Amino acid sequence: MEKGLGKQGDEPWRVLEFYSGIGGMRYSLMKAGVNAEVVEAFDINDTANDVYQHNFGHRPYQGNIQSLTAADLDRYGADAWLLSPPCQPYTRQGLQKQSGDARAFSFLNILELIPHTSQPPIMLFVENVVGFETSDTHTKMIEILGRTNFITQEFILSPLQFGVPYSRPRYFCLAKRKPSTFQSQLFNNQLLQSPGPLFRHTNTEETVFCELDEPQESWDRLLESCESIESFLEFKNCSDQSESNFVDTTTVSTDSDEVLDEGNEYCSGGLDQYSVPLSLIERWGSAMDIVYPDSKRCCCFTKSYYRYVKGTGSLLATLQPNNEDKASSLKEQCLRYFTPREVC
Ligand SMILES: C[S@@+](CC[C@H](N)C(=O)[O-])C[C@H]1O[C@@H](n2cnc3c(N)ncnc32)[C@H](O)[C@@H]1O
Repeated sequence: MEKGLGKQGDEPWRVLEFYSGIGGMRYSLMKAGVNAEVVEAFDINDTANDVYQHNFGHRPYQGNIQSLTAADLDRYGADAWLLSPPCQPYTRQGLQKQSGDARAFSFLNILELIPHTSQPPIMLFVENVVGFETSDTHTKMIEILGRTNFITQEFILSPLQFGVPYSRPRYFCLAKRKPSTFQSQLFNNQLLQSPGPLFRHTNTEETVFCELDEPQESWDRLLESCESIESFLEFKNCSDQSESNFVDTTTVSTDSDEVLDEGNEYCSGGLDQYSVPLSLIERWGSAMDIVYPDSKRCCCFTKSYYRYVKGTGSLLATLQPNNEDKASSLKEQCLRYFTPREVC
């Protein structure tokens, strides 16, 4: 899909969003500026569907994707399918049962329906964790797509390569059904992985990988081209909140009911709910991943962010430390969690 372009001039592409979760794919579609309409989203999880409905005013179809039939799919007359199936079968921490994991069944099932539809999709977009590309589910996916006349281009990409200070490499597969073609056919049926930033050729409007030989040079260029965390903050520092029109009422649960000390007294009001309690800093300070407004990196946020500190995502220090002792300096840094909107 090309930016701004619809199917035939101004008719929007009809899109189905499988495994819609809280709507990350739909946000990406909007951000891409493509003339497209999500005609239906599918997710089995009630809570995810609540969030999706809050975000987009539409409640996804709540059922098992595995029970969909070719006739069901034909009814939507969709041009493109977005798919982000469960990643647990392929994660390094998991059992890596791959296609033998029940959570992988629905994905292969839905792909197997393609030849049985009277109007197969023209484009597919698949997202998953790194590790998917070496799984037998991937082998089966490529086999089905080949047999159903799709050309693929596969990538491992991180938001860092798009200027977003967030390290989260993921696997992506673009597939187009012949006679449709990719604008650049250089990467057809290949998996591309590059640690460098992505640049847009001004003359061709084509996004290309930056060819850099040295890993250190790639990393330096990546940081150079990345925006700092500050650009993604709802509040630049603790005192900003008084001027903000922040209305998010998300409650934050922590394991502590300790109140903030005097040094943090100005962290009050709406943003106060995101302050990290001092008792947590005392107990878990050494395990915290701290970033600053001028940082150009951030750890991956998990669903346990706000509930646990270790390995669940970064915390923001809104004041620079003024002494060397980590535990005591952390207390002076006005630590806060990122807000849901900032995480988003
Ligand atoms: C990796 S998450 C997708 C995340 C999504 N892209 C987002 O932005 O939130 C996988 C989603 O698939 C849903 N899911 C898993 N198996 C399913 C099935 N058989 N039928 C429908 N939904 C399923 C889960 O509830 C979960 O929300």
